[in-house]
Amino acid sequence: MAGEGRRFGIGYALLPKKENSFIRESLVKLARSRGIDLVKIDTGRPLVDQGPFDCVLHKLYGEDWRSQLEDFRYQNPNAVILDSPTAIERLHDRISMLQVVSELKIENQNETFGIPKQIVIYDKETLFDNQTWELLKFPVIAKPLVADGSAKSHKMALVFNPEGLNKLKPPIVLQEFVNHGGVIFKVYVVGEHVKCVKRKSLPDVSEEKLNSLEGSLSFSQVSNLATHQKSDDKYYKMMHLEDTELPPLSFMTDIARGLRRATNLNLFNFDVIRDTRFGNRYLIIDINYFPGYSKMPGYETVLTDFFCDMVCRKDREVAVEKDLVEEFSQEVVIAAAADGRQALSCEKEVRKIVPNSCCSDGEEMENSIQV
Ligand SMILES: O=P(O)(O)O[C@@H]1[C@@H](OP(=O)(O)O)[C@H](OP(=O)(O)O)[C@H](O)[C@H](OP(=O)(O)O)[C@H]1OP(=O)(O)O
Ligand SMILES: Nc1ncnc2c1ncn2[C@@H]1O[C@H](COP(=O)(O)OP(=O)(O)O)[C@@H](O)[C@H]1O
Ligand SMILES: [Mg+2]
Ligand SMILES: [Mg+2]
Repeated sequence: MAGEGRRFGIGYALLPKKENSFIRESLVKLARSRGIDLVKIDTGRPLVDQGPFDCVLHKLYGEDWRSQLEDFRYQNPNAVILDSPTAIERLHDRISMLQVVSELKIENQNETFGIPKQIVIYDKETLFDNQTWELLKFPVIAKPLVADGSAKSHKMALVFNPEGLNKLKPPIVLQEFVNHGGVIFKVYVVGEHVKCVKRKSLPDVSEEKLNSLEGSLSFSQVSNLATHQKSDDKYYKMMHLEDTELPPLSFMTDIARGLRRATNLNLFNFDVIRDTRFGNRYLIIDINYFPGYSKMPGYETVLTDFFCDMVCRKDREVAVEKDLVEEFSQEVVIAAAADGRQALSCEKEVRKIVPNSCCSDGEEMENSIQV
């Protein structure tokens, strides 16, 4: 149970595709049995007129939604917003997204981590500039700078030689393509919970192949192709995804915790590849807000536990704050009474000291004075 006898409301605002995959009957039922009601937010009406919600779960963007969340937060200071739009925004740019990796300090003797070499290109001139190619060598992956979830933001190109640069449309990020054995690791984070899974990726590119290949190859969401597309493919048949060893979980968990702290996000996943040149070097190539959790085995339990944790923790914090205010107001009131000051000015004192306090109203304060 989330809380003894108390029910909690979590409002969700998701695009239809996400709602279909995430809000499954199995999740709704499990959450309900633990005291949590998942309620769809009507995005056609002001958020502040809906609820009451103890928590808002969302993956919607744009100025209007952002200001709706701000109004909601202002009117419901004790509600939890998963996650803050400012924190999410950092993931909408492929440079700021990975900058956070360099802020991490993780001690590990056996494995190392980082990001692939990359540069941002805003115009065609820089794309063909010699200086650019002093920093990078072919093959490279060209990714749209913006990562806002649109189909366009997932359209990538694997570029083998200068000829392949002609088709690219800046602003883009050019990233060194790192051979990694055709398998990518997806690390799903839900608060404290961390789960790592394997997915298919792009095949390695050998030096010999590089010269015989055409300029570039376009692709999109390769790790998300339907299973039949994977199994029909000769390359993936011979690759044996199941033979690939997962990275050490404790290492991935340390990175996940570090990223969670540095980004201030609770719901995200990150893509990791293992550099075949070293075998113990891991590169983070992508971080996604609120990914496809329903693909994670047992996602219902993980998410329900997390929801309970969030709303209960907030509930406890509010209760402690309320107790503190009550305790404090009594002390102030007693001191003020001794001092001969007015009770109502005591309330102001309490509000100043404990912001957002569910402060007792004037009447109660006066009553306390009489006591
Ligand atoms: O829909 P799914 O389940 O494929 O989830 C997508 C994610 O797949 P994953 O869980 O990493 O395999 C997907 O991850 P990748 O970009 O493929 O690494 C994205 O997170 C995608 O969201 P957006 O389009 O970037 O906003 C996610 O799409 P949305 O569900 O948010 O539209
Ligand atoms: N630097 C890289 N080296 C090798 N493969 C990469 C690299 N970056 C991306 N990939 C491959 O391209 C796919 C898509 O790139 P990613 O940055 O994850 O974009 P998206 O946000 O569309 O998932 C990855 O899942 C991986 O298969
Ligand atoms: Mg990805
Ligand atoms: Mg992504």
